[in-house]
Amino acid sequence: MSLSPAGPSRIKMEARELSLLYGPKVAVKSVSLSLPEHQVTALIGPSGCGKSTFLRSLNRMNDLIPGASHQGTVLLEGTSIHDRNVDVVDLRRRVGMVFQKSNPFPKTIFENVAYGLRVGGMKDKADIAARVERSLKGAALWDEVKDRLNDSALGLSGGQQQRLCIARALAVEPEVLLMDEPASALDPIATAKIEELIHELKDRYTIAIVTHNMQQAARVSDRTAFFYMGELVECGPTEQIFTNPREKRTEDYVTGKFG
Ligand SMILES: Nc1ncnc2c1ncn2[C@@H]1O[C@H](COP(=O)(O)OP(=O)(O)OP(=O)(O)O)[C@@H](O)[C@H]1O
Repeated sequence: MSLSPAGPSRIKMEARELSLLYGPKVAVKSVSLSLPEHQVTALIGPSGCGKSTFLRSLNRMNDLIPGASHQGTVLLEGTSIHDRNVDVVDLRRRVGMVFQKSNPFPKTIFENVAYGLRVGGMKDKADIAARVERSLKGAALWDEVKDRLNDSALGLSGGQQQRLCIARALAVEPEVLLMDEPASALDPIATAKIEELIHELKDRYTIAIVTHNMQQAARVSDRTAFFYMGELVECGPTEQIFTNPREKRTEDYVTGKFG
């Protein structure tokens, strides 16, 4: 279990009675869930229970899916992310995302990280280089790639590619990081590196992670939210969810009775 306090903390993001639909189909039903600042919140639950749908709604990635809609509210620092004044590009800069399958661009390692900075309007070469270095250090990749920044990112190992994608997400200085099964395609050593990294990142970022791996949720998170058939069954300090859940369904899931 994470050693950081899971006690009262400032709320960074909050869903209030959030329902998410694909056409008429309700994938997430009236979920209220907070992400405390500088904590890792793990979203667990069986396949199809709505974890990824919920995660993607936090930076409005679901907007890109035809027919997807929402009811209810998502607040970032107390402001609705659906507010008319909210610029979605800026929202996605503040709330970054890392996917299950690493998806580097077929460009150099340097360019993968610099890309978002250039798109965001940064022009000064020294500024870009400094930010690329900082991001690669933040993603615990710098030492492995500092001598090959101009090599193709596609030559990196799977674990390195995933850390590169984390560096890319960090480059634009987000406040929240959403991670959708970031280690599920990786071997145990690369997975351990990502978990260690998550632990380091929470000092600076607020993190929500979807994982199928219960041990991983127990290792990396401060709080755990258990989803079942589109509903949030319960959320609490990770240790409590794993050792003393309130709901029978949670107990059955975390003890492996179904999954
Ligand atoms: N693009 C989509 N269009 C229509 N239905 C979708 C879409 N994406 C997901 N769904 C449906 O919404 C429900 C929730 O899916 P979601 O992917 O959020 O679950 P999940 O808990 O993340 O599952 P998994 O762990 O298998 O990734 C499922 O019934 C799924 O079939």
